[in-house]
Amino acid sequence: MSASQVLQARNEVTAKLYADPHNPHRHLERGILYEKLGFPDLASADAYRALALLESVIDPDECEFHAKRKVDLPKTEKETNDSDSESEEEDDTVPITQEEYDAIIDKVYVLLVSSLVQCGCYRDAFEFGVRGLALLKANPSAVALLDTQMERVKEIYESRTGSKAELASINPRQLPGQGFARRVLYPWNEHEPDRRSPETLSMLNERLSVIAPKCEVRAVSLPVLHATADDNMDVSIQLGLFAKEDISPDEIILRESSLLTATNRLHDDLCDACNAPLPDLSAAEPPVACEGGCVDIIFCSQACHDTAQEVYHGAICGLEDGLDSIGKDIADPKDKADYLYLLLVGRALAMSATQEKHALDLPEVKYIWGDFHDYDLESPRSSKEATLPFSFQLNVLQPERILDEMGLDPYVELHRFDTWVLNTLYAKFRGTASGRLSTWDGGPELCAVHPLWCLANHSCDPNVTWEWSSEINFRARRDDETAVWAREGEVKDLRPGGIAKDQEILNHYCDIALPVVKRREWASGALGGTCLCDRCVWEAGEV
Ligand SMILES: C[S@@+](CC[C@H](N)C(=O)[O-])C[C@H]1O[C@@H](n2cnc3c(N)ncnc32)[C@H](O)[C@@H]1O
Repeated sequence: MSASQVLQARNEVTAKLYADPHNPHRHLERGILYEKLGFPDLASADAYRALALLESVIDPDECEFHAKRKVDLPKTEKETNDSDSESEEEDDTVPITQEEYDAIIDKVYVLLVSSLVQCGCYRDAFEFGVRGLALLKANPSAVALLDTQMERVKEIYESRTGSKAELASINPRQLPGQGFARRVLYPWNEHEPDRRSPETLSMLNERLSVIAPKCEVRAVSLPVLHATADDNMDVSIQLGLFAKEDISPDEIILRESSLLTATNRLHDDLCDACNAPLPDLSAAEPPVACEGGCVDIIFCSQACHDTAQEVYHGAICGLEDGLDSIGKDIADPKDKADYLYLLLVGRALAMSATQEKHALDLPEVKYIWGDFHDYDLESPRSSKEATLPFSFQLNVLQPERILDEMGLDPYVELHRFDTWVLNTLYAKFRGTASGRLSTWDGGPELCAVHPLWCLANHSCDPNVTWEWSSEINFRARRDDETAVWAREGEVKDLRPGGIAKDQEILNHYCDIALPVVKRREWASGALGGTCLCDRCVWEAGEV
């Protein structure tokens, strides 16, 4: 099969899967196609869903979702069934049998473990590998295939710990749980707009005129910031914010609030919707509690309460207990930022369910930068594109838990919340979200996407500064706030504050008081490489 035929087959199987979501055969079928297309991350998610469904064949009482498949019933039989049935799906499905389980369980384990290894999720690959080896010990070819994958896991373990490992002695915690997925615009994603089209720009400018009347969104050419200095310089046409007229020093030029926010604080004293501090109970307009059975969900005003119901809270009202158990109490400080992205994805799922709108069509999501590579059908396995952090926990298991806690069946909801949709959300949020640190322990505790604010590009000599409490703003720098350029005893004259008409609004993604080497280190994640702004290039002695 050529790559385009595999892609075509993937699209056909996906349609069948969405119509028959509890059928493990369909999940396995699609997972195999994903592996061929060079998406082991998506393959691992499908293989896992096939496995979870198959487990219900062996242990139906322990499983919430049961494996079954649609069958074409003869019309007369269907009509008879329809009349006394509980639900339509029950009518034309039959349970997956033990024979069917036996026929595919080995393929499911092999696909799951090999695709997790390919992504670099070695911890989960190890755990499923151990389970698979125990279960399939009477199946020599499956054991051989799993053994090959476990050899790779052992190599990683040995390189990390410096000690030779037998499977039984491996401590999975020493294995990496996070790997990478390709950060591409999936060829079947029909939600991504042409961000540079006149229609998109005029729509964004209409929205911007309300919150930043002196600013305009325009297309801009930016250097592509490769990780190595040897790469050829290239440009990328993206969006940026510009001044439509002269802006005075100290002037606030943009104010934006967003409900696409997430916090890992439990029992918060911030408004659930806008994150403003809650007013005193004795205030003229005291905080407003959710009346739908949520104990800890409080809003700073009636307006926030009402907006929240319409925008995201409607679908999760009364479900706080279960949802609060996800992603908040994270022991390892290194994981906190990643879990905040999960919570942001959770908020997007709640928005999507409340508004009955596809998550990738939400106005807060649709137009934001995702830093996607183009998908090249002919060379589908380019590792250069594998830049999106991917873990079995954050991209597969926990989102499934969120949907479950929202009272949704994650299998039935696959047509809306498939793994590729979640990966696309992660790519967009990782490229644009801003974070706030805890005053307790300095760890990240709040993050948000402000869809217009985040259109501003970075410079280490920015002309604005920003503040974020209930809303985020840009304020033009004063004369005494512009960056000082310094190298080897040489200092450049300070640029005056304010922003002239047609100048680009330049934000800063790192602390501009740091020396150039440190600034480049800090900003490289958000920029996708080494900063080449005029100040960095001059301070690093590259001009
Ligand atoms: C938050 S977005 C900024 C808006 C984005 N340009 C857009 O089209 O929506 C961050 C991305 O913009 C690009 N970017 C921002 N500042 C840059 C700079 N100084 N040089 C090169 N690329 C930059 C990088 O690709 C980065 O990942």
